[in-house]
Amino acid sequence: MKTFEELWAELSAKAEQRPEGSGTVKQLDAGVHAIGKKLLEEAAESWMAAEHEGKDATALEISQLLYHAQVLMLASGLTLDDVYAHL
Ligand SMILES: N=c1c2ncn([C@@H]3O[C@H](COP(=O)(O)OP(=O)(O)OP(=O)(O)O)[C@@H](O)[C@H]3O)c2ncn1[C@@H]1O[C@H](COP(=O)(O)O)[C@@H](O)[C@H]1O
Repeated sequence: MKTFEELWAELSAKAEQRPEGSGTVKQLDAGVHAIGKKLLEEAAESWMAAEHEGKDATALEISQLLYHAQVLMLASGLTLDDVYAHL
């Protein structure tokens, strides 16, 4: 189990070190347009899971939504504080 902040630290390190085999590096190389599409896809899957698939499936889809939101933040050059400033 990891927190939002722990995932952010992990993904930031991946973006900097670019380890081989990292899906995050692959996503970042695909660019903002492709990442945005994944984010929308996970948002739709979260919505459908919440309506039809129960709590476990919804939690899984929302975890993927949060992951892709963080990848989009990295691709956009944002920090956690940039986003937290609006909460
Ligand atoms: N939390 C996640 C995470 N959530 C979602 N995803 C990605 O998002 C996809 C979403 O799953 P779907 O079932 O919708 O995917 P799919 O359509 O079958 O897959 P694609 O063909 O679109 O990749 C997964 O296949 C992963 O590629 C994630 N990829 C990585 N992480 C975590 O990020 C960290 C770094 O990962 P790497 O960069 O791969 O080392 C690790 O701690 C991982 O656990």
